Amino acid sequence: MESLAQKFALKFTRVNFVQEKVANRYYHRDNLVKIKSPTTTTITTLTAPPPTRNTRVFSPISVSKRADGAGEEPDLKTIRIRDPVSSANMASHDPILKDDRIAGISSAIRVIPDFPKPGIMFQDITTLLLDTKAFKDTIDLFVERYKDKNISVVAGIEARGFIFGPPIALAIGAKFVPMRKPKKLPGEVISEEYSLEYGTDKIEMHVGAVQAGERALVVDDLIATGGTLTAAIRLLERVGVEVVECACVIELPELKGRDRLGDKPLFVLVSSA
Ligand SMILES: O=P(O)(O)OC[C@H]1O[C@H](OP(=O)(O)OP(=O)(O)O)[C@H](O)[C@@H]1O
Ligand SMILES: Nc1ncnc2[nH]cnc12
Repeated sequence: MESLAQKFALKFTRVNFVQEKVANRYYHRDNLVKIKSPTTTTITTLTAPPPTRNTRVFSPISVSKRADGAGEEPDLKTIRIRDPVSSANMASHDPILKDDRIAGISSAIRVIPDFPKPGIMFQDITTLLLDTKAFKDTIDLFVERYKDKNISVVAGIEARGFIFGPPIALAIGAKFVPMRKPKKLPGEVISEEYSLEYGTDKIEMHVGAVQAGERALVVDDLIATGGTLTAAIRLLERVGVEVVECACVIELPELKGRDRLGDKPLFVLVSSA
């Protein structure tokens, strides 16, 4: 029988463990990184209090405004506390830095504080998908960059890499190869494990989906610590594929995922710094 004190101790240990584990996968202001000045945060309020774990706001907060006023939501009050264009960590000297489509893309990404756990600033790309111009601009910017690079494989990482990868692949004439979480692919797979702060995770790819000597682009929505992209690169390189570059819509630069990629080029449209 546990004493009252033991029950308390156990409860708090469990709470801490969950928070630490989640912090490893998400941008957690308390555990991983202190957000001194959240310049990339958009907070949405209806008449209700700011979103919490149990009161998530699903409405789009900042679709690009159109001349006819479409896309505006009169009931929705938006407090924007970020510079919509922050691309300090994008490929330096790149002409895309000056591309006026970036601002629309950045402002179409909703940031939800405290999801899925308190302290996490969740970068929600579903609002970008609702904004037809911003979504198309996102795909176009990647396609413009990769169309003449002789890339035959676009590898997309589950789950959100499956949204951006296929339209890029189709437009540049490459095949799309899904890199999935364990036990999802039905055929023979090769796997790559990568370490988390607590434990490990894994991604898998079908054997035979790619051939040695092919040139690949790895696509995901976001780079945080870089663990996922690093595993994807290793998986492809193990079978002799050349990974030309990694492409993400969003980078959380304070988590230094870019450093973890070493010399492998990373191209991002929006930096959260
Ligand atoms: O750079 P990292 O620290 O590895 O984190 C980035 C990964 O985390 C998110 O996916 P998540 O693991 O939440 O999976 P999901 O897309 O299936 O929700 C994101 O879509 C990236 O794949
Ligand atoms: N802050 C974040 N928002 C969305 N996806 C993430 N994956 C890791 N950190 C994330």
